[in-house]
Amino acid sequence: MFILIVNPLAGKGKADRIFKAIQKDPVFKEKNCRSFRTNYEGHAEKLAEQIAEIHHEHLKCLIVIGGDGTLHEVINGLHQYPSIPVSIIPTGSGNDFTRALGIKGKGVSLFKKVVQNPKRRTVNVGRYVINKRHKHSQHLFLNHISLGLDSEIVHFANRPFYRKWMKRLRLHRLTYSLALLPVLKNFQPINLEIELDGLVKPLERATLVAVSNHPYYGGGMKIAPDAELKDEQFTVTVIDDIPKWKVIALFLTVFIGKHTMLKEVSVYKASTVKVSSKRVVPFQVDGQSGECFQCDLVRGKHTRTIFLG
Ligand SMILES: Nc1ncnc2c1ncn2[C@@H]1O[C@H](COP(=O)(O)OP(=O)(O)OP(=O)(O)O)[C@@H](O)[C@H]1O
Repeated sequence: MFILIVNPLAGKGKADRIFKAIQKDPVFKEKNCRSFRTNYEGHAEKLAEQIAEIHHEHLKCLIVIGGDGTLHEVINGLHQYPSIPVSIIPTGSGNDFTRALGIKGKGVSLFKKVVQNPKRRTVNVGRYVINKRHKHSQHLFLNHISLGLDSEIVHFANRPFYRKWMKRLRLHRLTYSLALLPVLKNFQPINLEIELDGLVKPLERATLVAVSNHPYYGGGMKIAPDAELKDEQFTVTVIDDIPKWKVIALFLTVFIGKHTMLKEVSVYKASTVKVSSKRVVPFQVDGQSGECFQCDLVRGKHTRTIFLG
């Protein structure tokens, strides 16, 4: 049995259109597929947990029709069932995880490959705990966690009013890029401390700390060009003590991954990372924003099987 979780709003409704086409294809019935639609933020996590509890013995793969945010929720819902394979038919606005996996197909043809003749790939996922909570409140992430400027951009860009106007002006592809200027204008560098495999580094004027599982970010920018999904270590990108005008230059070079040549950018590898701040700061994980004063991250020893087309 294959079960699909559909976020009908992903990609401004693209997920819904693609799901309807998939549902009409004879393979959907032939392969005994069932589907559930998400109704609210966080619903995909609950659905995945319930589906796994009930169907784990017969479930061949849980397929997401949506973007990275929905996949993030599904992976977390399957926390207790790491052997259940997952797949994604990318229909979000960023789709960075799919890009990192090298999935080329899309829509109905990708769905058919996934259920008829999938290639399998095992990837390392990151684990994180916010604000020193108990180990049981550990979550998983597939793409990146970052603190600083970009989390403020994600927070700004996710506001319904801004999103509505970007869509109305047909600028939704530039949602994040255009949010840079207003956010940068008011941005204050952050005093942070990072700990990389036990080695402490104070950062007095940090603009960004990004902890990555793979290179792609924000719809194709290469924030961590050397990161690989099979790595046992995170790639940690730090931007510290940089003038605001240079952030704009950096933003242009990050599309080709050349920002790492700037002297204000440092890149590290580590399998355990702790980022802490004396004040509450915004963070983003797989494109969803939040606030924290500490984030503890561990890589390795938690893998997922992904069905590729
Ligand atoms: N029915 C719903 N109503 C409101 N929010 C939803 C609903 N279903 C899912 N969500 C939320 O929408 C968020 C974004 O979804 P998703 O990532 O799939 O699409 P996207 O933002 O278009 O794509 P990407 O993350 O690739 O940019 C998810 O984090 C999820 O919590």
